[in-house]
Amino acid sequence: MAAVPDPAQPDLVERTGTTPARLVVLLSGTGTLLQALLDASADPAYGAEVVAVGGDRPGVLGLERAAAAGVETFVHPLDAGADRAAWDAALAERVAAYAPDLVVSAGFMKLVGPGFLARFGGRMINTHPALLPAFPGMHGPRDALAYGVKVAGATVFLVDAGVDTGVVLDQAVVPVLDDDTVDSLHERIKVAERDLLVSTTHALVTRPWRVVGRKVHWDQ
Ligand SMILES: Nc1nc2c(c(=O)[nH]1)N[C@@H](CN(C=O)c1ccc(C(=O)N[C@@H](CCC(=O)O)C(=O)O)cc1)CN2
Ligand SMILES: NCC(=O)N[C@@H]1O[C@H](COP(=O)([O-])[O-])[C@@H](O)[C@H]1O
Repeated sequence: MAAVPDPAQPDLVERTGTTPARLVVLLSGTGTLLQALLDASADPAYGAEVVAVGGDRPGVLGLERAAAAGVETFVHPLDAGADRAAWDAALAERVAAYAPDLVVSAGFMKLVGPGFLARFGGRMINTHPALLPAFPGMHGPRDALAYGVKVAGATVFLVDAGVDTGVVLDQAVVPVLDDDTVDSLHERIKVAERDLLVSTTHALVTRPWRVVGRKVHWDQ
């Protein structure tokens, strides 16, 4: 989002950009989170539209969902032995071409680095299938189940240079059942996670907000 330059409130972020806000979604898999955003944004009152979807691997269902919705797609693979910083900078260029207000990582299984964050830090969010700071990384539901927790959930946060360490924007909680498998628990989390991503994205593009320290403050 474009920031309102207010010297008295340097952390305040207000929606001043395009209406509806432009979202670029990054993904690596089946894209049910993307689908939830596409469905929500069919209502003009939602305040955001998906203008492009990028992936790090070709042929995934998420990219097919985007194409079926008439949304532009691109694939930006990280080839074995490739220069990571160059990949990161080139990803930033490809995303920037769509002039997004917000970048949404929705099941994107690549870490973004300093080059990307220099462009999009503070306006890139990720959704993670665990209650951060517990169980970061690529296997949140598996790790939560193995630990024996009784509740699990999802976290939407602002992406920073760490792995799942950014400022928490919102979280959703689901129960862990005695007979859960990794798949059954992840599926329950994903049902809550879709609503969480849709509601958090809506709030970010329609309400003033600021980050002070590790906390997000919603001003209205
Ligand atoms: N700088 C950040 N980038 C991203 C974050 C983040 O918090 N900071 N979140 C991710 C998503 N994510 C989990 O939420 C995540 C994605 C990928 C990895 C990882 O170790 N990936 C490996 C490659 C794995 C593969 O391709 O199969 C890698 O990038 O080398 C950990 C966590 C979005 N990006
Ligand atoms: N660490 C990243 C991570 O685990 N991402 C997770 O992948 C799933 C993607 O679902 P989808 O492809 O059906 O949208 C989601 O649960 C998302 O949080």
